[in-house]
Amino acid sequence: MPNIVEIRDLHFGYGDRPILSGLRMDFPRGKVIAVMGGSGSGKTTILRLIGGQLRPQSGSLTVDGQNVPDLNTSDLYLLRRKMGMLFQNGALFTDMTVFDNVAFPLHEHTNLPEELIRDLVLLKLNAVGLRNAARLKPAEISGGMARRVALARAIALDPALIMYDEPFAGLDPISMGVTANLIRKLNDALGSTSILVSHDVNESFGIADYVYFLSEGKIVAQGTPDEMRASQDPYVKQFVHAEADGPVPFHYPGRSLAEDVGLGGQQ
Ligand SMILES: Nc1ncnc2c1ncn2[C@@H]1O[C@H](COP(=O)(O)OP(=O)(O)OP(=O)(O)O)[C@@H](O)[C@H]1O
Repeated sequence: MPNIVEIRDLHFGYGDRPILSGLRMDFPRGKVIAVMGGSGSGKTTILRLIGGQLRPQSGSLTVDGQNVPDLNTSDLYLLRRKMGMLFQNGALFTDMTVFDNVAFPLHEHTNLPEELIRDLVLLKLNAVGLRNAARLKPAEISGGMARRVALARAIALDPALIMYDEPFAGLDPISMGVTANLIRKLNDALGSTSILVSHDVNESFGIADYVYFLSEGKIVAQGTPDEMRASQDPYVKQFVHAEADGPVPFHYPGRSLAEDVGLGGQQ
């Protein structure tokens, strides 16, 4: 099957508040796919549905051919071993060394001998350029370095699918570029598939093969980064060119200013 993840006609809401409606997405193996959209558009929710932390109200969502909403707890646990996840802000365990943070999933999910775990951790840390920081605690490294340690931890089990939730948030421009290049390099070196949730247009377009734009729970545009740059779709244009007003209004919906200051009229 060419797609590691396939989403078909998926509907999801929190309680009776709809968040995603009629979603259809493909995530082909070996690719880096960016999921972009404004705050609250449902990007993180998609990652949580793929990881099986949430269940859709209807529709299908397959990972490696298995329909995630149908899986029982033990099958879900096995499937999650194939997934690496870099959470928003990539929090590390602060009381553990860099080494132990990366070793954590290997201890949790495997019975490998300690010497092999040591070598694997050092290889992963080497891949992110931090082998010599193995003995440091998170408080002793910079924010950009911490993000790279979180990256090494996310790929510790050589996942077939790696999900990144806002991996560039809060980083300086240099660390952002380093992180973006690493995401691409690690994806290609591991032969995995990466899903990148971000609202950073430059960094995401720089490494993604394909981009989905989400707005109010629906895919409003999709294509290669070049196609998205050339798109005349008003929503994509607003997003790509960071325009303050457009289909996504600057003003929170409600009464017009004229009404509020007693001049009447409609917004
Ligand atoms: N546990 C929850 N219970 C109820 N509503 C929630 C819950 N988690 C998220 N939401 C709502 O669902 C919507 C989509 O949230 P989601 O986190 O998927 O958006 P997002 O696109 O990832 O946004 P951001 O870029 O700000 O992280 C938001 O309006 C949010 O308030």
